[in-house]
Parts: sequence; C-alpha cells; structure tokens
Amino acid sequence: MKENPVVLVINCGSSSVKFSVLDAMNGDDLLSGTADSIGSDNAFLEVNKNTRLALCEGTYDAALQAIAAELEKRHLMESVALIGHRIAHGGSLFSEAVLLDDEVVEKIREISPLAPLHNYANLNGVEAARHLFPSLPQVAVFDTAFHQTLTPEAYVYALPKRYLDELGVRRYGFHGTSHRYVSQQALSMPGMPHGDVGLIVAHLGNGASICAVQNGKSVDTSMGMTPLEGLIMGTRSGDVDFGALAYIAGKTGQSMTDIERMLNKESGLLGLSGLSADLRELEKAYHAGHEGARLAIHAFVHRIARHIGGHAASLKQLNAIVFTGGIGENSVLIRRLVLEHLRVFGVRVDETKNALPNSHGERIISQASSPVMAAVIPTNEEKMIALDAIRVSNAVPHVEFA
Ligand SMILES: Nc1ncnc2c1ncn2[C@@H]1O[C@H](COP(=O)(O)OP(=O)(O)O)[C@@H](O)[C@H]1O
Ligand SMILES: CC(=O)OP(=O)(O)O
Ligand SMILES: [Mg+2]
Repeated sequence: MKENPVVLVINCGSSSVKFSVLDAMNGDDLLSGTADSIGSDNAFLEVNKNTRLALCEGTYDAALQAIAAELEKRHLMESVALIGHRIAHGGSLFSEAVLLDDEVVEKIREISPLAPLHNYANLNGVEAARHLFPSLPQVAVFDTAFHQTLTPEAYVYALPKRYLDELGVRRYGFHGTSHRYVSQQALSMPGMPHGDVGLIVAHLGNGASICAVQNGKSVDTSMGMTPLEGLIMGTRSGDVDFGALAYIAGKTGQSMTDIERMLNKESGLLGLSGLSADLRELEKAYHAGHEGARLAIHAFVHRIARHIGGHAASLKQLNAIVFTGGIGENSVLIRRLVLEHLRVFGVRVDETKNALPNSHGERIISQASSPVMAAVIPTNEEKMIALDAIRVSNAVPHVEFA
C-alpha cells in the first residue's frame, strides 16, 4: 500500500485530455489541468489554470507523458495508486464501474460505434495510460451506468423492435456520473424532505442533459442512444424532426455523415447565434442586443424548460430542480430565464440568492415559500470517478469522502 495514495482521473475527449489528481483518503483535489488542441501542432497542457506548456507532439501519449512529468515535478508520481477513466458509453454491457483489462477494453471497443465521437477518444486515453502506467490498476466509469435503471417505456424508440433486439438501438442517457453526484448531494440540502425524494437535475455544460431522479434512481433523461438527443447544446442540435433532416439531405445532396457532422459540430448555440458556442460570449452579445444571441439563448431556455416539465411527469412528486455544469453553476441569466419559464410549477426564484457567485458552492436559489425548491450544486465528476475507482479496485482502503 502506498503511503499517501492519490487517484489520477482522466477524461479524454476528442481534442482534449482533462485530468485531476485526488487524495485517496479525503477526495481533496491536489492538481488538475487540461491538455488541449490534441491532434494539432499547437497542443498544450494547462495546469491548475495558471501554467501553460507546449506539447512536443499533439498525441494522447504525449499529453499523458506531459501530465506524468507534472506529477513527477510535484513528487506525486510515486503516490499514484490507481487511475479512473471517464468512458461515455457503456451500452447495455456495463451498469457499474469496472476494472480495466484487455477483455473489458475489447468489450468497450465493441460498443463504441454507439458513441463514436466520445468513446474512441476515451479509449485513446485508456490506451495511453495503460502504456505509461502498466503496473497500476485502471477503472472505467461510464456516463451511461446511472441510467441503467430506466424502464423500457422510458428507453425505447418507437421503431421496429428488431433494431432494439438486434442492434441495441435505444436510449442510454449520459452525464450519469454528474447526475448521480448532484442528486446525492441534493438530499442533504436544508429543507429537503427525507425518504422518497423526486428531483430534476439540469446538467448544463458544453454537452447538456436533464435527468429525473426518484428515490436516488434515474427514471428519465433527455439524451438518447448518443449524446445528441434532447437539449440544445454548444454545437449540438438536440431534438430535431428527422423529417426536416431528410428534407435538408434531399435538397442539398448532403450524405448521412455530412448531416451527422452538421448536427454535432455546427448546430446548437453556435448554429443559431452564428456567433459562438460559448455562453459567456453569447451573454455579452445578448446584452448588446445581438439578434442571433437572443434567439439562441431564448431557444436554449425554452428547450430546457420544456424538458424539465416533461421529465417532471416521470416523477412521483417534484421536490427540487437542481442546476449544475459550467452554465448551470455560473449563468445567473439562464437560471433566471428557465425558472421564470417554469411558473406553471409555482417555482419562485430568490433573485439575490440566484445572483450569488459559484464560489458560494451548494446553494438554494428559491424563496422559502416556493412549492418547488430550486438549487445550484457544483458538480464533481472527478470525485465520483475516484470514489468508484477506489470501490472497485483494492488499491487503497475504501473510504466515503463524498
Ligand atoms: N461565468 C459564466 N457565465 C456563463 N457561462 C459560463 C460561465 N463559466 C462557464 N460558462 C459556460 O459553461 C460552458 C462550459 O461548461 P463545462 O461544464 O465547463 O463544459 P464541459 O461539458 O466541456 O465540461 C460554456 O458554454 C461556458 O461559456
Ligand atoms: C456525453 C456528453 O455530452 O459529454 P460532454 O458534456 O463532455 O460533451
Ligand atoms: Mg464537464
């Protein structure tokens, strides 16, 4: 057993590698950073938001090596006891975190066509880390796992059933690690009833999804077979009538691959505003009266409110609506507009509390008299991944630090 064990958490995206180092005994964040622009000549590693280093090569291996060098500099390398990886899609094969070995890697590869934009990047991170740290236990933690409690009525598409039976075409849901963390934390908020609580979690980041959680279990969620369904996102469209897409393909001669790229990379806030996928920029433009930014923000809010309303119908009762993710935690404007949109539920927002900065941490933003509580809970997917990694491996003593 290592003396001061730490867990290295890796979230490998299509052009970035996010990492965190957490104390395995108490979950404290010791070091974090992002290697960005992977796949280009300008790849760099940013550590603790203050140090920026150019990477000699824009590969996942080079990014992992640079991360290892940063750990070495801080005398943390010897303390790494295990590695936790975020894997977006676990299909129907994985309803729990699992220790990675060759067989598990192969199984993840088999289901990766279900989420090609996320899973192959995740696997690149796994391969680079297994190459660099061959003797350390490594654990895969799946975004989809928390949603394995969905019942068939919530996860089927109304397509000929053979596509479900033969190809596994169904809704899986994502951001499960965030929804799980936030819904657990919500239970200990002051004023939350005990027992069978019904919650809506709105995870609003670059990717965005809603989850209905009843009695600690995911019962409905807005993302589908891939992370494209549901809410409007930074560059993703969310829900669209397939008839509209068939019409566009017919008129423009675009292939399925072209259409899929357009829906994932050129749509959402970026596509509607014609300006940016970044909400900070859109908010500035919104206040300056930019037409595209106003349309994008109003459509974003409308879709969130509509999905919250729909998801509430999957609960036994609605006790609280909880915001999380980069936008959910930081955008006073989006929270205010969404909650105003939800007046049918009688939610009454407290403007002063809603205006508090995210440094206040977990906070209630509704008035005491509001029949439904509204709250902000900063997500911590890394802590959840570290806890899962500790639980399924025997590398360090099991702890409950969440
Ligand atoms: N202070 C802020 N005000 C408004 N939006 C913010 C703020 N800080 C971050 N965001 C937005 O959060 C989004 C990124 O969310 P995040 O959860 O970090 O993304 P990811 O899905 O990549 O983890 C971006 O649209 C960004 O503009
Ligand atoms: C699944 C998903 O949408 O992830 P992200 O928000 O990291 O893009
Ligand atoms: Mg995120």
